[in-house]
Amino acid sequence: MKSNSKKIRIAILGIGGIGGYLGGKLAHHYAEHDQIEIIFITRGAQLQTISEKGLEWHSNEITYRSKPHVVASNPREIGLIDILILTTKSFAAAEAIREYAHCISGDTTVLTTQNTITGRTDILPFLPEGALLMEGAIYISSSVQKPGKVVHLSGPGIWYFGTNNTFTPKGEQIAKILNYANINAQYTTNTEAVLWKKFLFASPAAVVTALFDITFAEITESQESEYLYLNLTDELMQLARGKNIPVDDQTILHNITLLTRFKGEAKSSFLLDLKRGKPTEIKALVLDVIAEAQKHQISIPYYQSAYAQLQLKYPSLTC
Ligand SMILES: NC(=O)C1=CN([C@@H]2O[C@H](COP(=O)(O)OP(=O)(O)OC[C@H]3O[C@@H](n4cnc5c(N)ncnc54)[C@H](OP(=O)(O)O)[C@@H]3O)[C@@H](O)[C@H]2O)C=CC1
Ligand SMILES: CC(C)(CO)C(=O)C(=O)O
Repeated sequence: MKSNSKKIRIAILGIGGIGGYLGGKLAHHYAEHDQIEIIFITRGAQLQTISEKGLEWHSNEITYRSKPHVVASNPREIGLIDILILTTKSFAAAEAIREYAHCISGDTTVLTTQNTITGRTDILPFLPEGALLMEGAIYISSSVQKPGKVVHLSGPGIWYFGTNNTFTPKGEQIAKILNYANINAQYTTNTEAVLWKKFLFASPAAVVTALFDITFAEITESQESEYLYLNLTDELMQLARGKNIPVDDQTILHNITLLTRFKGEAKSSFLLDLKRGKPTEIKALVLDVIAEAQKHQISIPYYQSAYAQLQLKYPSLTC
């Protein structure tokens, strides 16, 4: 992992719920490290507050204040990056990569966390030749509660990232760096299946929690919401199979069990965005599904109807 200095330079692009969770851990654990430098790429009130006071980080009973080595939004201040953890929303990812193009070289490895089935086609065209894209999926509910404060609400926090059908020792090296910072990251050489597995969980959960305005835990508490969740998952499984993605027959059972691991008041990031009047990931979570289903001539009436109902419930719904 070469760069313009001997240190390994790790940048987190987008200090929101996920960027704050991962970046907060990295900055805390590598604060005194002389070989690893942690950079937060952020903007607005988040940039100002973290520059002044660091990032307040909460998870269960643990609280600390993380101070990265660099907090910036100016590519010149940031410099070349070895490992870029891209934690913007899916709709902002390509633009963010373009904005920080001068910080990314052919030696940079880019890791992702977006809930999307089109990440590779969205991002790869904007990376320089040689740069390695390792897509990933993280099981967690985490959000920014006010500028400078991130809270891990629930979920196991496991982050699978990697390559598809090829092995690279870089993947294992990066997993070790993340694991030393207490991040439960696992390198995989099977990202296509991993991303779909997460998407099969996250997309129906986002739609149902938003339509019924409920938490993850509440999905299985009413017949109506559980029925919709199961049917959306079933349609997605048909789509995955239509695309020759291997899908475990136990997916529905597995996902219902997983829902119970998101305890308490945890809401999907999609619902939180709707409630805050922010742009949402409707394209990645719903519209891309509808488009792919049309391409593969797979009928998905529950998704079609859920999209229409979402538009009625949230007239300001935007990408
Ligand atoms: N939150 C969660 O619990 C989970 C989220 N995910 C996925 O992870 C991804 C991130 O989600 P989440 O953390 O909730 O999103 P957030 O909206 O909380 O955070 C995204 C951050 O990226 C920043 N950003 C966007 N573009 C730029 C840019 N060009 N330069 C600097 N900063 C930028 C945003 O800043 P600004 O606010 O100024 O736009 C924001 O702070 C999503 O795809 C989501 O689906 C996956 C699992 C769980
Ligand atoms: C469903 C969940 C919480 C799983 O990590 C998620 O990805 C999200 O809310 O965006």
